[in-house]
Amino acid sequence: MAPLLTLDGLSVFYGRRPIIENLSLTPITGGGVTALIGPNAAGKTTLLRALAGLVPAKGSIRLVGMASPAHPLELTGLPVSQHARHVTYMPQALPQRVALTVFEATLSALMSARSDVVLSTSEAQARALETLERLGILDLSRRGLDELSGGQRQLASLAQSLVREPTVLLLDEPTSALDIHHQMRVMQLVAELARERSIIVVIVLHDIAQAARYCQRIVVLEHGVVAADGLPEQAITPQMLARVYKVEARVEPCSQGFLQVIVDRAA
Ligand SMILES: Nc1ncnc2c1ncn2[C@@H]1O[C@H](COP(=O)(O)OP(=O)(O)OP(=O)(O)O)[C@@H](O)[C@H]1O
Repeated sequence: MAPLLTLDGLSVFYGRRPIIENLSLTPITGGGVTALIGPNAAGKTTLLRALAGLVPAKGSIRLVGMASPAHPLELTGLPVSQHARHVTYMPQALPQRVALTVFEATLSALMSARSDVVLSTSEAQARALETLERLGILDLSRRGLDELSGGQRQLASLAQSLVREPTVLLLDEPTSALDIHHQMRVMQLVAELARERSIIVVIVLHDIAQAARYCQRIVVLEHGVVAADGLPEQAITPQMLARVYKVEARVEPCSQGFLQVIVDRAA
């Protein structure tokens, strides 16, 4: 059975200000990619950080189907180190310019994630190299993180998240610094890994067409509440775009059947 992530009555405050309010979702299933979209300041990053256990949240976040379906794992309130065994979060900010090579950083991300599993050095190295190869950055493996371009650093950071093979992978705008080739390559790889390893992937994106193309489910957040949730064609509609994004737009399939959003004007 693919794992499920359930969110029930989730609220997050910064000080006294509510950012996420009493949010519940039908379970998010492993094996597919769920996009979290919405306007600036809607609370997308805050929700991901709450799922990652990095900000305190009220309510319940549970992983179902891990050890036994009858005993879900409650993630809220779990110590960060235990939380990190199940959930990997890639923030928007690019990683620090540390003095490690791309390969060393990927290997060290794998070893820290798998401290409870015995992995031989050669096996760990092979996995790190495989991740770099699938991301198309094998040629960067010996380069220092401190000598990469912005897009290369984002790819190196993705390698560190993907190599961990977590149960839940949370990606905050992971393609924001990438050219269109690398955007597509990353989205394809994330979708493949989710399918191959039944990973629960939640990804924040601003590119709505990209979300529609690669994600099976779209959750639209507005002022910390869910404004739409469903298949791309159910969630991404001219009405939703007018109400939530304040734009007049058309939603049309292209010749290959992928949804395109054509924005006529800001309303
Ligand atoms: N550390 C913080 N302390 C106080 N308020 C915060 C903090 N981080 C975010 N906020 C506020 O919470 C709200 C939601 O921010 P968040 O970063 O979650 O939005 P977002 O949907 O990810 O936005 P964007 O698309 O612009 O990245 C905003 O009003 C923001 O100002």
